[in-house]
Amino acid sequence: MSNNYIQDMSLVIKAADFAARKHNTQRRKDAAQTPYVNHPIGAAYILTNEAKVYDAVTLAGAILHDTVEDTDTSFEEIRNEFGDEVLSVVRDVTDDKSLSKEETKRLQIVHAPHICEKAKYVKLADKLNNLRDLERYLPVGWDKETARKYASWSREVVSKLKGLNETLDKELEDVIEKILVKYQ
Ligand SMILES: Nc1nc2c(ncn2[C@@H]2O[C@H](COP(=O)(O)OP(=O)(O)O)[C@@H](OP(=O)(O)OP(=O)(O)O)[C@H]2O)c(=O)[nH]1
Ligand SMILES: [Mn+2]
Repeated sequence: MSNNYIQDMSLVIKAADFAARKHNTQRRKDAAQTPYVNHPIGAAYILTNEAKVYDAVTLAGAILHDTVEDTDTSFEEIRNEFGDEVLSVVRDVTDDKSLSKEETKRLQIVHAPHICEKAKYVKLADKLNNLRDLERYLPVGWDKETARKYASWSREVVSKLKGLNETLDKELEDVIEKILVKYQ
């Protein structure tokens, strides 16, 4: 086996182990309280299975994408464990939680065109995984209007990332349409 293959596999599996430990107390907002880590793993699987993205830094970034935003993980920790390339992907998809929710959402739209390409893939897979969950069930505490607003806002974010990957563009468009119909 080539050294590159071993390094790439090791990076991705290390990211999965790290994310599973960091998210271990968190649950998705479904009735079954699915482990939160299913979401970043699902986003990474969208990249390999549907987008045909196999770059290890992108996949590790997808797996780690909510660790800094939603757990006690620091950017420094990501840099020490995974290096500068993975750090820049995670940095580009991490919201500044000190800002208001409205401002955070506005800034995702503003920043989307300027993030690095690997981060763009992660962002698209993140939204697609969340939107597919939303199409299956209303998260605990959400009503139909919350769902429609999330779908419309997501459409604005992903509109800034169009043209990278036809499959992701199409799947996002389809799921957003289904959500807007289901929760009208
Ligand atoms: N659809 C869905 N979302 C869930 C569920 N459980 C947790 N989430 C998370 O909720 C976030 C979307 O909700 P927000 O509009 O941010 O509102 P909230 O977290 O304050 O309720 C996503 O965060 P994020 O991944 O950081 O993405 P984003 O907010 O940047 O899109 C998503 O991962 C679930 O069961 N279904
Ligand atoms: Mn996410």
